[in-house]
Amino acid sequence: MHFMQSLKDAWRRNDSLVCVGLDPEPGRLPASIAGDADAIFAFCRDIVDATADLVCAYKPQIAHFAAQRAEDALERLIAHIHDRHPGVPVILDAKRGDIGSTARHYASEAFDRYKADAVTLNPYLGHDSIAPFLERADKGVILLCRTSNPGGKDFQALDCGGEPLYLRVAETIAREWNGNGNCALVTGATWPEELGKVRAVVGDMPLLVPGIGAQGGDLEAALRHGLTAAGDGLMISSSRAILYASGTSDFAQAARKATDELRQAVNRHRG
Ligand SMILES: O=C(O)c1cc(=O)[nH]c(=O)n1[C@@H]1O[C@H](COP(=O)(O)O)[C@@H](O)[C@H]1O
Repeated sequence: MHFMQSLKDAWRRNDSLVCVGLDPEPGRLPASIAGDADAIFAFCRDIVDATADLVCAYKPQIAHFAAQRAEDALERLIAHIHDRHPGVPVILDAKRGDIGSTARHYASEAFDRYKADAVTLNPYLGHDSIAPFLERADKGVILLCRTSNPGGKDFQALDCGGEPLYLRVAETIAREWNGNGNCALVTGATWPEELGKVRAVVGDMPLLVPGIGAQGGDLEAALRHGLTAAGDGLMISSSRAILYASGTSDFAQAARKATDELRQAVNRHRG
């Protein structure tokens, strides 16, 4: 199914705008699981199985797996989500971006190898670097626009003919790159007013919003500036605050509780 349709269905079915980020940190896995040969897979699988009715998407972050030589665990994790929790879209957080001939391999990596429903990308190399992803019309193409980190402003806020670069990025993607209706943007909750400016130029395009929880972003302000008239349009992403809500053997139940609390906090601000 088309990523955008899966996302809309999951927003509605689970009454949730929460995306759980799957960022396994080897030093933070609970002792009850850390010794297992397949600890990274088991940890993420248990988090997924405890939260799948509460989320609109999962977002595994590829470096957290690759740095541990756990790409195989990532493949199996995504297959597990598709098998056991069909209809919950998986966003591969890879932030790729390269010339077209290489980008084709990155697109194949995300969609054919890992079987992700969407991927995060860096638009800095321009349209031809993103074209191999855009042409996969059923897949989501989620482009960095106003990132959550402190250095996000170094380039993204630079004046670009009377407007900041990140807004030029948003306008160009909405107007010129979204012919297949498969684009979304990353706008951090740490910059809620900028998020609102992006919303004003992209209509109802979905926004992936990291930065709440561990990065201290303002959830209430992000929702005020980012919700669409229909009360959705956002993927509010949280990783560490959910994954490590408890450092012990009850980690999956604690993750469920943290996910549900975030879901309810978000829903209090929806129409
Ligand atoms: O594309 C992303 O997901 C992303 C974009 C951004 O601007 N900021 C950001 O933190 N992220 C990712 O979102 C996750 C944030 O994790 P927590 O701060 O633990 O919720 C990490 O996996 C980051 O790589």
